[in-house]
Amino acid sequence: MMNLNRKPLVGVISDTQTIDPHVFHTAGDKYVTALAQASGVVPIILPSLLPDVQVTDYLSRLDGIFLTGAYSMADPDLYGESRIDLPYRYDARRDALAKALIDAVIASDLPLFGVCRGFQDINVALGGSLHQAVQDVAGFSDHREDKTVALAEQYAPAHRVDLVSGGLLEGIVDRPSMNVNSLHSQGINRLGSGLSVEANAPDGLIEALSIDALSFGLAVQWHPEWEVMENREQKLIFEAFGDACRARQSK
Ligand SMILES: N[C@@H](CCC(=O)NCCCC(=O)O)C(=O)O
Repeated sequence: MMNLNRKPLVGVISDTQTIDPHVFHTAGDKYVTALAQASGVVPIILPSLLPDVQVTDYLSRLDGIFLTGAYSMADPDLYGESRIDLPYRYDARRDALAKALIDAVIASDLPLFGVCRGFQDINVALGGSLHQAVQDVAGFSDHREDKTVALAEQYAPAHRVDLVSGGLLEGIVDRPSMNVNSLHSQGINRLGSGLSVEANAPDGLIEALSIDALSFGLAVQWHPEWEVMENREQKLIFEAFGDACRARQSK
């Protein structure tokens, strides 16, 4: 019998980073803190150890999966394109773990929540594609942050998003639009199969999506984890994910 007094256990994707001279598997503090405080779950960071450790080795022991943002870019080879000539960082081990996790999550209907790079990972895993530099695509705004200013300014609200009426996200935050931060160079070009748009930026860029096959599958291009406890709408999103993980426990 499942012990429902325990908090849900949520797997958090890791990035591989070299902190000279060694390679580490890392996840940002603001993500795991938001999961603990706003979702009320226990986050555990998942190293990318494929093929020695398969996601099926632990997925049955988890109640949800969270895909973080990352400064690295999803490799355009994943959607059949070549890398553009910009000084981007890539992370093949994160790409591999993301694909394996997303496919396994959909097969087992585990709650899934993705942020920024995680939002892009889901789109690519389901056959979609990305603009590699949204700011260089006619008709779109520049969605990047100014890395020369303080973090509080980088993560401050940058533009409005209009929520799809009757969608999952609108149902969670109970409002037709909200202002969100914006810290990304890449953005959705072709939407993957089995995905539904949940919000758009004023320039038309897709800013949130849901996964049709999942009981709870949501991903956003912005960073809801930033100061989440001080932001009503973003806290509601994390709470909804936590509720979905708790509902999973009782299955
Ligand atoms: N690298 C991608 C995705 C952007 C992203 O996830 N940024 C994260 C910033 C650091 C953090 O808050 O974790 C892109 O540029 O589109």
